Amino acid sequence: MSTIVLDRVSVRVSVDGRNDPKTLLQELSLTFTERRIGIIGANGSGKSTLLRLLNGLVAPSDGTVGVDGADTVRAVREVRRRVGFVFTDPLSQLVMPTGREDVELSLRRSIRNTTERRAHAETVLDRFGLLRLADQSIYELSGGERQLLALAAVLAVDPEVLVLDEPSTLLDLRNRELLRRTLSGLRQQVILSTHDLELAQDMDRVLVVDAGRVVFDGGPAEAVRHYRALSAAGLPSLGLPGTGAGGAGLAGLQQGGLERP
Ligand SMILES: Nc1ncnc2c1ncn2[C@@H]1O[C@H](COP(=O)(O)OP(=O)(O)OP(=O)(O)O)[C@@H](O)[C@H]1O
Repeated sequence: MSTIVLDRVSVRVSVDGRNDPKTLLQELSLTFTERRIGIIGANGSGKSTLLRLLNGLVAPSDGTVGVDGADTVRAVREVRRRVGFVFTDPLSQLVMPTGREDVELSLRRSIRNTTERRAHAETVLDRFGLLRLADQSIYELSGGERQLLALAAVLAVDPEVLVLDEPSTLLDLRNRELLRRTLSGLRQQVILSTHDLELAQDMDRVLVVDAGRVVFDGGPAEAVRHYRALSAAGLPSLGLPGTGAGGAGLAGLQQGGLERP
């Protein structure tokens, strides 16, 4: 496994030219050596920003990120060779008109011979049940098919580390199972963010991120419990009579206790 080290990393961005920058991540010091690492947390908590640091898509404002000693800013090319990144939105990643061409593009450096490249691309597509769609326009694929294709195109080049930003958002039950099985069988180190708490349970280590900080770091079951408690605490009151003291609440709703005008 690779060793990825974040040393006192903060990420800040200036918004609309204002003087006070917005802090997206604050003072993170983390070492990733496990095979399967998950990141969970609320919308906007900083999960994608954290993942994007790992292959140099985002540069730290303070601190450093290193992948097996290669700095993600100074040695970004070396880092990107080692770390494959699968985007949440496949269309921000797929650049060629068809799946076949996209996978072949990924392979252009590693396999020079075009016949061999084509054969390998077909093997990769077949692994994800995408061979029959190989020559269809990527715009005519379903969202889930595109998400699998984006994963296939990154895996084709066999990176050491696979970073996936919410890889199951568009997938149906069957393809979610395919994704889970594929990820658990990979030799690669996998680091992913997800709102899919079942997928999070497959991980060896899970971090809970909240407002740009890691607020829990440990086993998946405990991490999910921590995240559920955090989310419940942050829920706004629905303002229903009886959700506080003495009113009808949900029971009242179910008994027709609240009437529409
Ligand atoms: N380039 C940017 N400029 C300004 N704000 C940004 C920028 N990138 C991200 N943000 C903000 O940083 C916060 C964290 O964003 P991030 O995409 O990391 O969240 P996330 O946890 O992945 O959310 P989600 O679960 O909704 O995908 C959000 O409030 C987002 O609006």
